[in-house]
Amino acid sequence: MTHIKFDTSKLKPFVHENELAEMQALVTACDQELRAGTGAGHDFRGFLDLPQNYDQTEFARIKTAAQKIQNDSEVFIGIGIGGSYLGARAAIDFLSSTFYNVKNERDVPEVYFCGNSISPNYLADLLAVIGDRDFSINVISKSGTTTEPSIAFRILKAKLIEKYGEEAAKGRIYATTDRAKGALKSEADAEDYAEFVVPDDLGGRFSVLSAVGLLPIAVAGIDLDQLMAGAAAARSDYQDSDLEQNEAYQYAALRNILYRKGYTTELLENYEPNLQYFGEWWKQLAGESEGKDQKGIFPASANFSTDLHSLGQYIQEGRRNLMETVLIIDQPRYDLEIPRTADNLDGLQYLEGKSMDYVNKKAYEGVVLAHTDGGVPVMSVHLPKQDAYTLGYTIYFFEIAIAISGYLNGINPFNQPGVEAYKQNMFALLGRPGYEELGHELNQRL
Ligand SMILES: O=P(O)(O)OC[C@H]1O[C@](O)(CO)[C@@H](O)[C@@H]1O
Repeated sequence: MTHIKFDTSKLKPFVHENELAEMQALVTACDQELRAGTGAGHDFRGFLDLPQNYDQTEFARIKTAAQKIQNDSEVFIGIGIGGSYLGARAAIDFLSSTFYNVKNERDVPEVYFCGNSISPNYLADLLAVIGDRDFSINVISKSGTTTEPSIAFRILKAKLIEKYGEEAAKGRIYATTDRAKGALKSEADAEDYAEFVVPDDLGGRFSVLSAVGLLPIAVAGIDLDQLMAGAAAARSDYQDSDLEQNEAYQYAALRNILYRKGYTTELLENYEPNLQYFGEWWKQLAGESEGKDQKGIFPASANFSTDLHSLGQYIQEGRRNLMETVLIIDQPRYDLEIPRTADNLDGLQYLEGKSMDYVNKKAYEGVVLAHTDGGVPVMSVHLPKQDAYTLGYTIYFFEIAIAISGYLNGINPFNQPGVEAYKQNMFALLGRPGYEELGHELNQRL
């Protein structure tokens, strides 16, 4: 019995029964490549065993640092971009109050993220939110040289120094970076910041269960042991390459079957606003892993029922290249009853006494049938609860599925060469030393 359930019951009009079985040989080969390390990008398979083999000493240091931050800071800032913040943001949103940063009664700091854009507005607004309150920062960059977080780090470090002075500021800077190299590593060593390691064998988008995600997640008061236990359970549940047993592999195979039939965009959907950032995390995981060699499923996300009133028309009747994967929380954190009224002015009498979750689930069922009838294949992933164990389990489900999916489509799921193109141009246009020739060429084209 797996902890989460992958439901393919509505795929019948789109996938013939034999098609999944026909994928078995390929899935078995991809599974062997992944586990034996004979596939492309094999140096970055650390996520496979991470829930079992993580560094216990580092894990304990993360918890201790989180406690210190909880005790001495009203505000905590995670600085990072892509895989260096999306997992933490997704986890904190998934597991916390929808309004965790504006709760009046709180025993953990407010948590914000920056360094994920180059917007001066965003950073100026964040500085105003911090105001003169006590704060700490966690700068997270595997390479240690990414422009967006580097700029944000400079600005926030200056604010720390202004408030606490050079020496005390250092005690409020937590650096998560490469074990040995990069500008951030050199600075952290020189300035004696508390340091945490991004393991060598993890790409950013697979790093949420390392210090990258775990320090911010722990600061937000989330139970790391439960998170890792859930991921470890998934690791043991998704060992078997048999498609009848392994639902993560089923998901990987089915989305590839559908992709080959022309369903080239996958929407990851939810019915709980707290899961919006899980969709953002998944988009990087899937997009950066699979969009290569002029192919790959385009990952998009939608939040329901909200987006049914914006994207719903397109999904129902627009271009037929969409497939959907719905994350559905079987038991929400809270439920509310729809109140009774003496009159029936709003016409809602037929819902009186029913729970909001009941209505939410009926919306889900209605949407699945409508979209299926409209020609959109829908898969669902049922999560029993919105807790840390389930989140850890679900993270692992998608990580291993996307890795296998990449191999099924014949690409290296663990590199991201295409991200460099914009960076090179930006450096050249900014006049970074060494980029003079390219800068000249680009400026002529502008
Ligand atoms: O942690 P870093 O090295 O700053 O990189 C952040 C993000 O940027 C990318 O390297 C792409 O540029 C992603 O893969 C990564 O998640």
